[in-house]
Amino acid sequence: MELSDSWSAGSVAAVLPAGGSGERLGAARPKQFCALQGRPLVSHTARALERISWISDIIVVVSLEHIETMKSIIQKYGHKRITVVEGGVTRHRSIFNGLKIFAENKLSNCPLQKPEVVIIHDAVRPFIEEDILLKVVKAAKDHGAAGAIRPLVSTVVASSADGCLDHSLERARYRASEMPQAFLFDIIYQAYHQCNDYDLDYGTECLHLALKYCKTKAKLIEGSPDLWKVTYKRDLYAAESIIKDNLSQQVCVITDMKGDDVQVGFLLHETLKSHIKQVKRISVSLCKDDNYMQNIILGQCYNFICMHVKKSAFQETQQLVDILENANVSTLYPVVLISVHLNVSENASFSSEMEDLTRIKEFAREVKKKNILVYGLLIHYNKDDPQLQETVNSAATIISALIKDRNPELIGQLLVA
Ligand SMILES: Nc1ccn([C@@H]2O[C@H](COP(=O)(O)OP(=O)(O)OP(=O)(O)O)[C@@H](O)[C@H]2O)c(=O)n1
Ligand SMILES: O=P(O)(O)OC[C@@H](O)[C@@H](O)[C@@H](O)CO
Repeated sequence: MELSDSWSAGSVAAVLPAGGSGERLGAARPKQFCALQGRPLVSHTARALERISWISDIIVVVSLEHIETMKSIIQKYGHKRITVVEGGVTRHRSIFNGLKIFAENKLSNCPLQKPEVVIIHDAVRPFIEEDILLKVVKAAKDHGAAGAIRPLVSTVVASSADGCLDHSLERARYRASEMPQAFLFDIIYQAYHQCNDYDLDYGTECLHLALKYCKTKAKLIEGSPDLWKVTYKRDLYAAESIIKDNLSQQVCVITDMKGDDVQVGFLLHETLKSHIKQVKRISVSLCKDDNYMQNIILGQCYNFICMHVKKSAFQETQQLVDILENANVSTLYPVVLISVHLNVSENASFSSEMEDLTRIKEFAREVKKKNILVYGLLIHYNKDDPQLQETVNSAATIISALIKDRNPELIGQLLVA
């Protein structure tokens, strides 16, 4: 779906309510500040919206006690176009506070331009894509309001005073109201202004406010399964797994194999293709080309395999760490870097090399500070070994597991294929 060119820059803004306490999740901090792959949940959602160029401003609404927390998140992860606003005691009151910053900007001498359309999206719904945002915004321009919906999983029932079934709703006729939602700014702002306290304190549905107070019937847009809200602990585990899965889709094999090692490098590259969706192979010399690496990195690659010609040296791995650090790859997500050492067993200095390799623990500890997870893998093989493919299969299985698991507790370990 193409973005309509009738949209002037700045005509769409977003409000992310993030002022709740996350009681149902039961963590030590509100769920929007719980970490997924080392970064707060709210940062993942904010990042998803920042990727949308036609959203001019993003208002994150947090409780007074978490304003500084949110500002440090913005600073640490380099968020742009975000303004922090103090929330209210209920979600509706938080959203209303978020909207006020546009309407009363003269009072708050805030330079934010009042948008034509405002997106409202819970900060605890991190899996948001441009397509559904485009759909709800376009529908809001036409209908005044729009919201994403999903099929109900459970049937809705009503209980009578004695706690028994009074009646059940025909599930096929109903939908679950999800996020994102979008509104012509003036409509939702007027609705909140006319809202009574009961609605502000007990309501859960912005679309209902537009209908009740502005006679605006929101357009309902079928959304994808990814629009769910992190509410309970299981949702946080699910979100973490989805993010890890998304990060594990590609790997870049950096190799300058010479002589006998070329065969193993090629076999490993081919075998990895049955484990990981995209396997790129680049030479060490190309790796030193900043522009080339920028493209690799901009291709959202967060997994690297450094294959060593010098059995125990970490030079190539250290070079790669420097390149990744300069490119700020690991700011948003941990990068997995697997240092692969090929060891032909008849090598006379095997024991001294093994001693060298144990330095990987200290090396990995240092590099972890840069959000790069380093693991070691020793591929032990004989040049003419008929079992070579089996050894390479084992290496590919270990590499795939390390990439999928991204476990910071295993950094610096030296595994053997
Ligand atoms: N006073 C409030 C309450 C909720 N929210 C936000 O509204 C979104 C959806 O609300 P919900 O999932 O209910 O969050 P909590 O209220 O934090 O959860 P709980 O009801 O379990 O405490 C969340 O991003 C939450 O931070 C808000 O901005 N201000
Ligand atoms: O009710 P809660 O505060 O848990 O979450 C808010 C949800 O109700 C809301 O995000 C959607 O149902 C759409 O309105």
